[in-house]
Amino acid sequence: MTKKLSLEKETFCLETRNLNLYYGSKQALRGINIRIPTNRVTAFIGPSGCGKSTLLRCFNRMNDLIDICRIEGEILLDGQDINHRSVDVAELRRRVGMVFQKPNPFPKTIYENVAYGLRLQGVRNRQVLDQAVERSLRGAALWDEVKDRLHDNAFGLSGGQQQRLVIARAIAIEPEVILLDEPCSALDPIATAKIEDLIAELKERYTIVIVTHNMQQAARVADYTAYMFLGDLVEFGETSQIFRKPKNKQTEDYITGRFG
Ligand SMILES: Nc1ncnc2c1ncn2[C@@H]1O[C@H](COP(=O)(O)OP(=O)(O)OP(=O)(O)O)[C@@H](O)[C@H]1O
Repeated sequence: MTKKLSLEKETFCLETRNLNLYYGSKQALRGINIRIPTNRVTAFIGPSGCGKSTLLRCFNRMNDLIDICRIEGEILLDGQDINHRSVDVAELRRRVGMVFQKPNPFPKTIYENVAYGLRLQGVRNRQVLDQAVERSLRGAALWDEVKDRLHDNAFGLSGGQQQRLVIARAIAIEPEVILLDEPCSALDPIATAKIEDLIAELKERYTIVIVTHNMQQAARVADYTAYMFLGDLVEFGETSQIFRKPKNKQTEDYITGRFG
């Protein structure tokens, strides 16, 4: 039996308070207040350009890389403002990992892709690395497919395998949160199904936030869903409520395909 979810009963690891974001003079996020439940899957949905990826990127400060981007308001990780000047951005990105639309393995072996973050942290011990690589590949449901070719180049993997490899690379450094920006949009239905199964497993240990264009995917994988429109967070709630009984007319029109 599926467990009844309720936002009131959750704990929250990420939160935004009155978050506004501007690209130059153009405002892309408007007064966003959202709390992301710990060890759940939260999906951001909404029409193209509504700000889903922009909001996702705020959570590990990927927008810092965009010169014209400016934010107002607060973003809290475990209650701490991630934009405070004392925050080490590399450490933040270790705690809040990110997987992009197109699989982006490094031009290295499968093993070295997964060991990469640990080596950056100074881990040299072969046994420790071997164990972490195996644990992460198992965690990303890829171990059985690659255990005999760990020292082959990662580019020899299929797109779906590469995406799971990138997820293994993210979990190797034991993040708290994994941000997924349309992780299946470059994959076929079978590879997509594997990633969706994996997301369901990963939430046991990590908080997952996923941007998806695919409403069926949000309905399948997400515990909670946020509907965004033109930079506003229109509605946020349990996925089943958002899809079956949206409170907002705009959400209903989008969900039922009358618009967008
Ligand atoms: N680097 C950037 N510079 C300027 N404007 C940007 C930049 N990135 C995004 N925008 C603008 O911010 C708005 C929100 O974009 P964003 O990519 O977050 O939307 P989205 O909902 O993820 O869209 P999509 O579903 O098409 O990926 C859009 O109007 C977009 O053009």
